[in-house]
Amino acid sequence: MTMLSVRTSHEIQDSVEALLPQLVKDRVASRLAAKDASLWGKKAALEAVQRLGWANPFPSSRPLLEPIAELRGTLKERGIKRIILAGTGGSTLASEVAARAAGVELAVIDSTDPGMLADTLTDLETTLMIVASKSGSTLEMDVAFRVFSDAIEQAGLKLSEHVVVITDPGSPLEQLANKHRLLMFTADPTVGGRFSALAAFGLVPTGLAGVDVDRVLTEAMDAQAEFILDNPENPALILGAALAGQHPQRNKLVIHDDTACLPGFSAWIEQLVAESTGKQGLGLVPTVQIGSSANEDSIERTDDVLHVYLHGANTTLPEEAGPSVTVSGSLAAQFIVWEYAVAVACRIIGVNPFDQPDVEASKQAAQNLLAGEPNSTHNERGATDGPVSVAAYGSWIDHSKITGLESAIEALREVATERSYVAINVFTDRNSHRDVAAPLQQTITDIFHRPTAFGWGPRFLHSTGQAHKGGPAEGIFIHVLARSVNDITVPGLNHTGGEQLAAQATGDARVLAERGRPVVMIKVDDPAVGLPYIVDKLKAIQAAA
Ligand SMILES: O=P(O)(O)OC[C@H]1O[C@H](O)[C@H](O)[C@@H](O)[C@@H]1O
Repeated sequence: MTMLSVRTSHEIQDSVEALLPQLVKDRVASRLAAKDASLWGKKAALEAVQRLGWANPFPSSRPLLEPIAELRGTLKERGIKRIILAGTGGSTLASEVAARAAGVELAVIDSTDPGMLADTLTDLETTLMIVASKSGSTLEMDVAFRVFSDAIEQAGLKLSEHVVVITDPGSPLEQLANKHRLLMFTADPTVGGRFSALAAFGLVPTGLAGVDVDRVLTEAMDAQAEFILDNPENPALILGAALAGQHPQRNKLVIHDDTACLPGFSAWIEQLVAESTGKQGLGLVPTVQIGSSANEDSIERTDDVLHVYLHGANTTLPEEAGPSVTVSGSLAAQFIVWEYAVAVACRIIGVNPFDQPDVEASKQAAQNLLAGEPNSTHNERGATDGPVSVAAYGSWIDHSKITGLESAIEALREVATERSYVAINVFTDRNSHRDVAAPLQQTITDIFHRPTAFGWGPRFLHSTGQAHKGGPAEGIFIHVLARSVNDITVPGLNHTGGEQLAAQATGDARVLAERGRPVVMIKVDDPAVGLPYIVDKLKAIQAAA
């Protein structure tokens, strides 16, 4: 019997109870466990047929334990003290949260920001980079690998002693690994990135960093035994029904981490929910409340919001007010219950859980910008406000009205509705500027009184970015581009890290605007000066409101 529990509040109880008999009758749980690709309709079945390995990941994951343990021993002998995980989205998020929850060091580089890239270049002799990418072609992974491998070679060190690769069979990264004779873990191609917490992408980096991955798999397997039963008590069915039971009316999740037991866990849930459900104008928009002090009372109590409370195992659960679902259990059990529940939610909503059709548009827009696409027809230059510039993208506003931060926020408030959510996405070196940027989320919530998603760019592009562009058209966007001052060249590419980051921010803002979303772009020359300025100015706007 697993220690995982799912509790629903009375506001959503009826819709959960209405759905459960049908989910049981349709044998959704046992069909998931049996990898039945027809659960999401005919069209989705074409993809689902090769994407259901996660439903029973144990046969392909267990054999990884021995090589992970062996390599960990070898790395110790070689004097490796720091492990950097390079990649993004599903290839890094599970490892990042599992390492954090276990209190072991694992540095993640999932950005093109020059400052974050430069951080990889210290203590090379004692550093290992794990390069992780399912497709083997993602920009962030490629850029980090190029910068790091060049430095390793310049330092006269052996690449094969400082780089380990995780990728799908046949990917371009596999070819690169073979060319350089790098140690490689081949991933199970039937497990998609965001469903890979209990597969190579989630286990190898954490295991090498020192997490007890044997225990993780054992706990997950024990928990899974309950999730595969066609039974109305099945926590995965209850969670799936709770998430999607009042969709499309209730389509925004406000997620609260248990910062003591599962710190940062919701960053992984955010990607799973946003990319799996947020498409065709449908789906659930996750907004994660960062920090334990997040003030949920400043969000209006409207019937489009569901609060999600996450707790570790053996926690005494507080009474939550308002429409909510509370999930408690170990990280391992939560990984698998969320994978099952989101797959169930996608069946209820009527979308294919395994594609992310709108992510590509921003990648393409960034590439077009780097290839010298002329400036957009919209006025993207914007107005100067102290050390920052502010511009609106899209045709939702007369651009001459934007004279600075205050007018931009005012304009966004004018278009906000009682169903809006706000997304503030900051493209910067999050290791250096985390603390200064942190108050932005609460300040924006206090101004708009709406659920507010906070994203680090470019990482959110591989996560909430899908729902922002493809999900419900209810988002209002503030992008902040605050790249590090000292740029970095990327060996073999024509563009610096800073140029890549700027193109990713601008490209995404353009795509959002083309899709009719209101967007404000704030550009900062020096993050150390510009970010505190934005925070102070927004606080003043909020105080005056
Ligand atoms: O593992 P990779 O192929 O590098 O992909 C990393 C991430 O990139 C994409 O943009 C997808 O939207 C994500 O679902 C994926 O997890």
